[in-house]
Amino acid sequence: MSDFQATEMDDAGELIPVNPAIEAYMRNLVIRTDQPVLLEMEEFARLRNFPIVNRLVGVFLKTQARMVKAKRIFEFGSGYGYSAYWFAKAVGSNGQIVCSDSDATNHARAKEYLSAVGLWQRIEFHVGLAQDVFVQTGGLFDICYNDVDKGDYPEVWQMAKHRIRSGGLYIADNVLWHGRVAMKARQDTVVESTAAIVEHNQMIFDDPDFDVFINPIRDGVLVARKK
Ligand SMILES: C[S@@+](CC[C@H](N)C(=O)[O-])C[C@H]1O[C@@H](n2cnc3c(N)ncnc32)[C@H](O)[C@@H]1O
Repeated sequence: MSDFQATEMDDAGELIPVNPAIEAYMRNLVIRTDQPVLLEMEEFARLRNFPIVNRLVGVFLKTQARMVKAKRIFEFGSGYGYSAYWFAKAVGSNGQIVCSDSDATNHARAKEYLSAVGLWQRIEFHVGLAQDVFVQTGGLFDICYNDVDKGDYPEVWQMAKHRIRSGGLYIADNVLWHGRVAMKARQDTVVESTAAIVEHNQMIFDDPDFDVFINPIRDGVLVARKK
């Protein structure tokens, strides 16, 4: 059982971090970011039930990247390029986003969407296990962004933390995992996902080399800044 009242849960019995009316209000505030390609990518996600970050998180990612003047970003789990769209906007024409995804159809789709808006030349997209791509890609990053399968989160954090420059960011999506991180009885669809995210979050908050905070929008976005 959770510690929370039913009014804070949705119909599926999951906790809602931010009231939907407040998210809708915030979404309206960023209406000027509406672009045909984004609306298309969001519609594709809706139709296929594909878990992209939403518009508010996209704007948040771009803002974070701009704040640390990011030029080189690694994405663990790029899907078909929606989060990469926001990072690519932030880094400018001489920036680079190294994308990784295990599914080749996502690569093809990302190329189509991001080429249409002149962002593809900022993308280096690798098909394969993100952890392997990361090892094969040298150097430090301004931002390492984690959005892979949730059971992999602790491993990705352990790898990424050593490859972020001082003042750079580690960002992870879904760190509240539909509120399951805060529930006593966890009903995971994928076994041990919640336990992995709980372990991941705790490791980061315990790490003295990082300042860290969770933005509770959508499914929770963790941002940790390397000192
Ligand atoms: C949540 S989606 C990514 C969405 C994307 N970041 C966005 O918001 O537009 C996760 C993606 O990561 C891929 N994936 C999951 N675990 C992976 C891993 N260990 N290595 C490579 N790709 C992985 C899946 O194929 C899927 O496309």
